[in-house]
Amino acid sequence: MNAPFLKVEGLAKRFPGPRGKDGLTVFENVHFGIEKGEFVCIIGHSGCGKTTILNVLAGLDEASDGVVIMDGKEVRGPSLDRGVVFQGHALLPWLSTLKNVEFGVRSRYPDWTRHQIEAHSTKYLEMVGLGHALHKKPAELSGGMKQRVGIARAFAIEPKMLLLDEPFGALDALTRGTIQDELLKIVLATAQTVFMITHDVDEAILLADKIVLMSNGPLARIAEIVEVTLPRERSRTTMHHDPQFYRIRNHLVDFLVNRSKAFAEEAGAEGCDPRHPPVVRPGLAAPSAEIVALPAGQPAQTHVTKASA
Ligand SMILES: Nc1ncnc2c1ncn2[C@@H]1O[C@H](COP(=O)(O)OP(=O)(O)OP(=O)(O)O)[C@@H](O)[C@H]1O
Repeated sequence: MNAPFLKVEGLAKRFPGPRGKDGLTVFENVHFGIEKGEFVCIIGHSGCGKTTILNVLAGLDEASDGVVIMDGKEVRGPSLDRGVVFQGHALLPWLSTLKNVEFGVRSRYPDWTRHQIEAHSTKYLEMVGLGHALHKKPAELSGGMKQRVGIARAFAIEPKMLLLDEPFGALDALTRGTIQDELLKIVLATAQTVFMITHDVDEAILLADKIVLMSNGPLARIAEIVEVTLPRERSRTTMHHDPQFYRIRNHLVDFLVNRSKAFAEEAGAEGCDPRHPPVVRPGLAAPSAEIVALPAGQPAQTHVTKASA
């Protein structure tokens, strides 16, 4: 089988303890893959190491063990091949909305003419509903608008991989919903490969092709990979009419509430191989040849297949 576009192998993060005391192993034995054009969300309780993993993928942090291979090359530092959007919007306050986006586009495409850079940047700002605010400065924008500029800037750079660290965490529910819709549209239009951290189960189901579930830290690892088996064209306003939405949602909530803490013992008991975290499709039958295990406490309807990481 071909290697995935992004391959994470045996990642671990350890912090030494003070003066010979035991250190902290935040996570270890983390393996997963992301295919080109896939949208992958990662969910897990606070402190399990999601941001650390995202920073390692971005090349902004170093793992204690393991490697990240993207498009056949090891990730060893930051690069324009990987765009990152954090919760805070990090815009240059003295530049307009348009100039903020153009700044990134110019670094990515230094040979482009001024006109090309402006047209490209405008296109992405229009995709996030900011066509009317091209010449406003960040101080004149609401928090949601600023975050949209950050998203437009990240997509406009057309990185090989986009990394989003809870980009909507600081927004009110209404604004968050609107921007989720815009993100959904822009992802469908661009087929951008995305890795995103979220604490919001509904947001993950709306946006993701796959959801990586992490067990609690310390010694966190990947417990499962949940396939979001809803049609790719989803809508926030109609998704909840589909019974499959609730099967996936219940599975995720059950993991977070009941299973994430006990996973380490369960995984040991089931003999799960961390190189191949179970792939589950809540509510759907898997091809019988692929069924390998049903971890304890899992809803009976959920079938588990072997990951191709
Ligand atoms: N320099 C450090 N020294 C010791 N421990 C650290 C250091 N930096 C981070 N940690 C620990 O690493 C763990 C993982 O942090 P990380 O921010 O990656 O978790 P997270 O899953 O993203 O959490 P959250 O959901 O709250 O953002 C935390 O327990 C944190 O306390």
